[in-house]
Amino acid sequence: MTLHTLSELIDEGVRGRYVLIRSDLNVPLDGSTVTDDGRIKASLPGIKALADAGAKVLLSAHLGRPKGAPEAKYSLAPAVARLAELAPELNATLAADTTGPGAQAAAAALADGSVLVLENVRFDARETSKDDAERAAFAAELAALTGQNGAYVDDAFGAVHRKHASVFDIAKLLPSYQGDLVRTELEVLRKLTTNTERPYVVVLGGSKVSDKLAVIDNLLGKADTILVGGGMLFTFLAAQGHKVGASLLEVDQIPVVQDYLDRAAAAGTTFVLPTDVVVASGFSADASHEVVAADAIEESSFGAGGLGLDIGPLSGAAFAEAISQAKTVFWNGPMGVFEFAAFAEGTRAVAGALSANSASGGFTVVGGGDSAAAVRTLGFADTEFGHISTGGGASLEFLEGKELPGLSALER
Ligand SMILES: Nc1ncnc2c1ncn2[C@@H]1O[C@H](COP(=O)(O)OP(=O)(O)O)[C@@H](O)[C@H]1O
Ligand SMILES: O=C(OP(=O)(O)O)[C@H](O)COP(=O)(O)O
Repeated sequence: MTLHTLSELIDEGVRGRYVLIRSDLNVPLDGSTVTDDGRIKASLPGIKALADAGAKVLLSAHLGRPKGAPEAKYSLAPAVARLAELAPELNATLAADTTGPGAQAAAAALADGSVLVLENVRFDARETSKDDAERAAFAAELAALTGQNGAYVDDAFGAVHRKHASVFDIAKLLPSYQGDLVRTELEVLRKLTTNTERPYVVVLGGSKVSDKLAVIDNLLGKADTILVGGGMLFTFLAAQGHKVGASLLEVDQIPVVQDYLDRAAAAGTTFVLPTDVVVASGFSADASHEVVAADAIEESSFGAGGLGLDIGPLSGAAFAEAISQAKTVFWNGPMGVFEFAAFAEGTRAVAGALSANSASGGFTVVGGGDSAAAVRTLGFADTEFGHISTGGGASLEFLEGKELPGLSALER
């Protein structure tokens, strides 16, 4: 099986040809403002390389998790506006729809060296359908936009773990190539799977709890220590028999977590859970909040209505101490709702500890759209970390050793 690269495609000649690139433009927004443009900047070299070579570039991407129909708040418009600011020479415009008449007309009128961004692929329910035929039909509509001599480039590292039409099925329909972002991300992440220097500490948080809990199975025995914060921690506390008030909880995952906790010691992995939590009266920037013991969440003044929005200061310090002992650290998922200043301290403590670890020679990787946004928002520079990956779930599934649909689809 061979995997073809972007440079091979450019060498073959793309002038006047339609090339469909799948990028990860799933950026955090505040209204219509992009709050972290890291994924856009990371996608630009591939887009520019094709445009410079004279391709008519069609860009497909998702934003958020709309329910399979257009929804204004999930439009790619803010991402396209930022792309146009960063690279005005690309003449990037947004199509009115994804594969419908708007996209068809705009694609037909596209000049060589210009970029047309198709509207959010998840506005069509077939993109994420479990039904192979539905996804294939949507992929065929995407492929049709590229005319007779089109090509497909997968540069969306953050989405390579998704068996979606624009990531997986499309590669069966067009000559397909791997983008340089995907290639370089994999090169760095491979350092975490071969001859990993130990102690190896993994820090997990964020809100995509069930998605990311599954990968822990494979980290047992590989990671020396797993630090659990963010929205994920409440399922762990519940698995230990504690009440978690109105915090993010995935009840059906409790037995899964209980199984991990039971197997960890024998596998040689230590879980470190927060001992204190910042509990809030509601999910807002100005909510009242208090620090309570992690096993006494419902004893805060907010009772059973309180929700944990950050790890507490003792836990932040304990996590930082564990990180300081590591030679290798992988971190995905903010420790709290860092978007609100009152709940950003746990994430700041972990980011600071990774930065210090890097400075003293450790290898640190931060992965994930929101984790990357968090470290930048909190004032850390990209250069303070060994690597900032554009993919959180994608990195985790790669570390798990799972076959990634977006990669296997490119083999031909
Ligand atoms: N305790 C919590 N309760 C609810 N949401 C949380 C909590 N801790 C962190 N989060 C949220 O998790 C989100 C990021 O999760 P996720 O998408 O899994 O991370 P990443 O994009 O880095 O992979 C952030 O928007 C943050 O506000
Ligand atoms: O933000 C993303 O992943 P991440 O939060 O794991 O970094 C990717 O764009 C994938 O999005 P998805 O998890 O909705 O498929």
